[in-house]
Formats: sequence, C-alpha cells, structure tokens
Amino acid sequence: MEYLKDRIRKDGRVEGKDILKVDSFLNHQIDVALMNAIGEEFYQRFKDHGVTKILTIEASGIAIAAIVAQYFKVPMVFAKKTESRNLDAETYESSVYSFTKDKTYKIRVSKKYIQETDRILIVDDFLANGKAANGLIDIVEQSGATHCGVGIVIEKGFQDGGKILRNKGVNVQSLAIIDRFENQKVIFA
Ligand SMILES: O=P(O)(O)OC[C@H]1O[C@H](OP(=O)(O)OP(=O)(O)O)[C@H](O)[C@@H]1O
Ligand SMILES: O=c1[nH]c(=O)c2nc[nH]c2[nH]1
Repeated sequence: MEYLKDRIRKDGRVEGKDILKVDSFLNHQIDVALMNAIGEEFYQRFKDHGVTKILTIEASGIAIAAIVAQYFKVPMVFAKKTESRNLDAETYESSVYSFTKDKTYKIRVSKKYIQETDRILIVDDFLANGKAANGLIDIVEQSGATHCGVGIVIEKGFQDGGKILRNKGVNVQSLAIIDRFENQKVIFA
C-alpha cells in the first residue's frame, strides 16, 4: 500500500535496531483518514472470506479493528490484557509475550463474543515475532470458530512472526513489509 509506505517514510522513526515509531499517525495520535484507507484495503483483500467478526488485541489494534469492522459491517472484539471486574468469568485465554514491553500477558476474550459459527479476521498494527497474532489464533481455535486470516498494517519482515504464521498456513496480508532498517531509514521488502 504505497500511501502507507510514503507515510512511514515521511513520519516513521527508527529506534534502535528493531523498533519503528509510528506514534504520530498509527498507534498513539491517529490519522483517521489513513485508518479509513487501511480499513478499505483490508476489506478489498478479505471481502470474499465471509468474515463475521473482527478480532484484535488491546491496545494498539483497537482503533484499526474498529474501522475495519465498519467496512465489513460486522462487530469487532478485542482481547483484554488485564483482569477486571467488568469482564465475564467465562473467557477464552491465551498467553502473549510483548516484545515492546518485555512482559507476558494473559489475554482474555469473553466466551459470549465468539461463536463456533464465526469466521474471524484478526487485525493488528504490527507483526514482529507473531506472539500477539498467535495468541489470538489460539483463542479462535479454542472457540471452534474459523480464522479467515490475519491483516497487519506493518510487518517487520526481519523478525520471525510472518514466517511462522505463513508456515502454519495462515493467510497473512500485510500492507507494508519492512525488509530492514539502514542508516535509520526504512527499506521495504
Ligand atoms: O508480533 P508480536 O511480536 O506479537 O508484536 C506485535 C504486537 O506488539 C504490539 O503490541 P504491544 O505489546 O506493544 O502492546 P500495545 O498494543 O499496547 O502497544 C503490537 O500492537 C502487536 O500487538
Ligand atoms: O510501535 C511499534 N513499533 C514496533 O516496532 C513494534 N513491534 C511490535 N509492536 C510494535 N509497535
């Protein structure tokens, strides 16, 4: 998606050897027009898969998933990373290591919000080592629903997540795939 790549070239900032900061438009301050273009692009890529629900993980996936859900006209649900009294007792659970936070979270989705008959599109802002996507796939599989694929805004191709998921046969569609960082510049695959 050239529009997205241009925006990453313009406003993305490389931090250290493996972090791309896109907080000015994607996961802190949000450019809603860009989000709409992303939602439309995921719709075009997955519209023939009979999607009935969009699933993501808090926090950064929520804004993207909400807009994607508008294009599909289906509900969106996000996995919660913390326990709280307003979460149902009956949940599907998995475990996700966050590489940006160096912390493992138990993630949970209420059993009420995924049915066996659902066809689920997983979306997220980043794919790095694939832990978040794997945790969400684990939850979908526990529920007996079908996962139609994983839509990612930015895949860091130099980390293993994309390879791991594709080797498992998952339909991963990434709108921008980064091959490497070179002199603080982003080089796309
Ligand atoms: O492929 P992975 O190695 O799992 O990395 C990708 C995940 O990492 C980020 O989440 P983070 O843990 O930073 O939480 P946040 O959404 O609250 O920023 C991002 O939003 C993805 O969910
Ligand atoms: O803003 C982000 N930048 C990254 O490089 C990254 N990797 C996983 N999650 C991420 N979030």
